[in-house]
Formats: sequence, structure tokens, C-alpha cells
Amino acid sequence: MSATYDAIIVGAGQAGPALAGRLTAAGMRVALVERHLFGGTCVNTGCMPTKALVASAEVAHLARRGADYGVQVGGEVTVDFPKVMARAHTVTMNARRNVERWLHGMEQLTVLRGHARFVAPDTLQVGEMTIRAPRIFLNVGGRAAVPPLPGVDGIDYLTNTSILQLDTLPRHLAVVGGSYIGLEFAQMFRRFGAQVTVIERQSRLIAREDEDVSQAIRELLEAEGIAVRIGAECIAFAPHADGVAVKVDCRDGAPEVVASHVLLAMGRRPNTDDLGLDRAGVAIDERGYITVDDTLACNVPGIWAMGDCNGRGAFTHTAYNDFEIIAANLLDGDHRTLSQRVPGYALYIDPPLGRVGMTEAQARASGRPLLVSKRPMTRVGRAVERGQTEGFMKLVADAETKRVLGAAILGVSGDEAIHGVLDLMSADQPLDALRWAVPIHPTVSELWPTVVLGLQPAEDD
Ligand SMILES: Cc1cc2nc3c(=O)[nH]c(=O)nc-3n(C[C@H](O)[C@H](O)[C@H](O)COP(=O)(O)OP(=O)(O)OC[C@H]3O[C@@H](n4cnc5c(N)ncnc54)[C@H](O)[C@@H]3O)c2cc1C
Ligand SMILES: NC(=O)c1ccc[n+]([C@@H]2O[C@H](COP(=O)([O-])OP(=O)(O)OC[C@H]3O[C@@H](n4cnc5c(N)ncnc54)[C@H](O)[C@@H]3O)[C@@H](O)[C@H]2O)c1
Repeated sequence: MSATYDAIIVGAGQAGPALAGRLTAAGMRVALVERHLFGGTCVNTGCMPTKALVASAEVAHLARRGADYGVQVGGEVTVDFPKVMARAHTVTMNARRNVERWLHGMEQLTVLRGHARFVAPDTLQVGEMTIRAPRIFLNVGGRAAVPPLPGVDGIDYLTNTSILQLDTLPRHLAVVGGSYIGLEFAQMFRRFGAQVTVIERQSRLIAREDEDVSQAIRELLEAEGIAVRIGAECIAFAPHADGVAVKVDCRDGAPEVVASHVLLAMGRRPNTDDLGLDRAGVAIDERGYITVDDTLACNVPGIWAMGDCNGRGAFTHTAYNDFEIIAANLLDGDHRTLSQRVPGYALYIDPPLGRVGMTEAQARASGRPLLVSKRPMTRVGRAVERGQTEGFMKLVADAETKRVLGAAILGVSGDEAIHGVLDLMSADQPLDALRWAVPIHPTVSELWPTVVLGLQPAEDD
């Protein structure tokens, strides 16, 4: 069987469904192909279930700290792990159903279930069906990378997907990879009551951030009883009577971590290896990401790539913004580009890390004259009142242009309060605009004008 459409979208992740909505509303006949779960990673095995779990972990943590606030919680605080997991599952299921309902309600849209593979630049095979269109949009996402570490094939390991199927709390969770996925799961499982060890190959946690950020994160995780093993250059696994033995040190006889469960959180790989891209002539880079230009177009005319599969963002909001760029350019006569996007993201440990733009290290490496200001969260009234004063706020600016280059807030509500700076940078406004804003009291954002006033020329390294 074969069919021709005005456009084909592959993947119902964070960009595909929204684009289907815009294209069909513009009168196009569109086919959307999904091989697995509607909503993709974020809804099913990423942001939504993990942030629901983070919320449960925060409640457990606060309940244990109740006495600090003058609140008595009768007896020991315990966590009903199956109920915690069921709550996260419900959040996911509701969101997945909403995406499904949304798509099935779109006039002019044909939803096809199955794996899509190119057979020609304008043609895809989905099961028995051959579909053709002059415009093809790839939104195929990615999956957990499992590097061929010694012994990995001989153990039962968890990924961000399978960990969500657990029905009993691990006794001891070893988390390999100390970045977003690893740290979010590490802290929540510790708060649920598991013993947790984070094993990271690099010399510090979340090593793409500044050293002061890495250090502060390590301290707050260790303060909750999470063991951290950094510089683990010889990671290897072996089955053990108590679960899995993880070798972390190159020295023979060095102590191993013996855990009941191992979570691999060592990055992602794009779902581009089984897409038949060679049949279409679509170029990929050495890591398998689809090469796109500033408007998300591939090297083959009529094919675009959105979201995690293009390697130009690894977040839900960047995938969605890819859709917005494509829709604006194709349907609204606009000229939007990737390079207009100010990079922002958050790490959802508690308290969270909110980030925008360059790190201080990146700004220094750029060779510009810099202004830097840093204030501890102990100076933020709201943090004091809420009894959560770990962390700091940091702002880095160009001394000549008086434009912000980047900012970080590791602290309570940091994921929200970073938006003042993100918006300032997106609007390309100078520091003065932040200095003279009148933020609401008592908020974390209210310290930004003080942080601006504290800017000093950066000292040499
Ligand atoms: C544990 C975890 C937590 C996260 N937390 C956050 C967070 O808090 N905030 C944030 O911004 N980001 C977070 N992310 C990242 C976020 O989930 C991704 O960036 C986002 O989901 C990417 O969306 P996407 O549309 O590119 O791809 P996906 O959501 O992965 O969607 C791709 C879809 O394509 C389908 N597909 C693939 N190949 C084919 C094919 N050949 N044929 C048909 N269908 C196909 C897949 O089944 C899938 O449904 C998290 C990720 C993980 C793993
Ligand atoms: N809050 C959020 O927005 C959020 C949350 C979770 C995931 N995500 C997305 O998911 C993506 C994947 O997250 P991630 O944490 O898996 O990947 P990552 O690429 O951010 O980090 C991987 C970590 O594993 C370590 N590592 C890699 N290979 C290793 C090896 N062989 N041995 C030991 N350590 C090794 C790296 O040094 C790094 O610290 C991120 O890019 C992020 O965009 C986002």
C-alpha cells in the first residue's frame, strides 16, 4: 500500500505533534509516524516521571526536616515506594493520553503506528506501507547510551527507562555517570531511603559546569549521605553475591563498590542508526546526530531534523523551539534561527541549578574583559525564610558591551529565578535593565539587582 502526503513527521516526541498541529491547520495533509509511545522520552521516560519522582523525594526530605520548621511529624518518615512510582506513572499516563487524544483529533492528520525507514529521499517505509511527501520532518529523539565497559554485558543494569519499572526500592543503587540523569536519580533514591553511590569518570560531578558549581553540588549531595567517587577511570562490572561489583579504580585490590542495582547514566545516543538515512543521503556527524543548518534543514532539500536527534539541544524546550523555528519559517514568513536561541536549562536536584548562557570558564576562555558577581543564597531573604540556604547566584558579563554572558543559580527556586536573566539575554538588553527592574519581595529573583551592583572585574586565573 502507498500514500502521498504534503508532509510526513517521524516521531511523536516534543516537536512532532505541535508541528502536525500547525501544518494541518495550514491545510496540509500530514502523516505522523510513531513506533512506540506517544509523547516520546520526556513524557514517558524522561522529564515528566522524573520530576514527579523528584517531587515525592522533596516531600520526604521536607517531612524529615519538619522539626526544623516547628512541625512535628509523628514517628519515622517512611516512603511507600510502589505508591511513589504509581504516582509518577499516573502523571506519565495522563500526559501520554493527552498527546494521543490531541493527535487523533487533528483533521487532515493520519497517525501511523510503526517504525519508519527511508527508502528514498522523499519516501519512507512503515511496515507494509510506503509513504511519500515533499517535506519530511524527523523528530526521532534518542536513547540511553550503554558504552561497552568491561563486564557490562554480564550484569543486569538499569537505564532511565527500566529504573521506572522498579517495584521495590534498591538497597544500594550505584549510579554510573554524575550528570543530569545520574544526579537527579541519585538524590531522589537517597531520599526514598536507598544507599546511593555516584561514580563519575571525570574529576568532578557535572563537569561541564564551573568548578564552584560542581563542588557545591557535591557537598550538598554528600550532606544527604550520597557517596561520590570521582576520577573513576577503570569502571568495570562483575556479578556479585550481593548484586553487582563495580570496579572504579585502576589499582588492583582497590576497594570496589558493591551495589544491589546499577543505573547507567552516561549520556544519550540519537535514534538515527535504524532510519535508513543512507538511502536518503542525509548527513550525520561522527556521533550519529543529523547535521542541520541554522534553520534545522538537513543537507537533503525537503528534510528537516528537530529535537535531540540533531545534537543542537538535548532538552524538551529546545526540541519544542526547533518546532517553533520551523513553523515560523515555513508558515509565518518569519526568519528564525537556532543561533537566536539563548541556551538555558536546569538540573533538578533539590535545590535546583538554573543556568543560562556561558559558564564563567567559557566566558574566560573567550578572552573578553569580564565582570563577575557571586552572592551566597544565605543573602537571599526568601531562601532564609524557607530554610534552604545552600548554593549561590552568579552573574558573568562582558565589561565592554555591558551584556550578560551567563548566569547560574544553585539554590531554592533557581530553575524559576534564572528566567529573569534568560529573558534579559533573549531581549538583548544591557545589565542596567536588570539593575533597574523592581523584582517582587520576597523572591529569589529580588537579589538580581544586588548581584548586578556587585559586579567586579574578573580576577586572573
Ligand atoms: C531521565 C530524563 C530526564 C529528563 N529531564 C528533562 C527535564 O527535566 N527537562 C528537559 O528539558 N529535558 C529533560 N530530558 C530531556 C528530554 O526528555 C528530551 O530532550 C526530549 O524528550 C527530546 O524530545 P524529542 O522530541 O527530540 O525526542 P523524543 O521525545 O525522544 O521523541 C522521539 C520519538 O520518536 C520515536 N521514533 C524514533 N525513531 C522512530 C522511527 N524510526 N519511526 C517512528 N518513530 C520513531 C520514538 O519512539 C519517540 O517517541 C530528560 C531526559 C531523560 C532521559
Ligand atoms: N534536568 C534536565 O533538563 C535533564 C534531566 C535529565 C536528562 N536530561 C538530558 O538527558 C541528556 C543525558 O543526560 P546524562 O546525564 O545521561 O548525560 P550527560 O551527557 O549529561 O552526562 C554523562 C555523564 O556520564 C559520564 N560518563 C560518560 N561516559 C562514561 C564512562 N564510560 N564511565 C563513567 N562515566 C562516564 C560523563 O562524564 C558525564 O558526567 C542530557 O544531555 C540532558 O540534556 C536533562
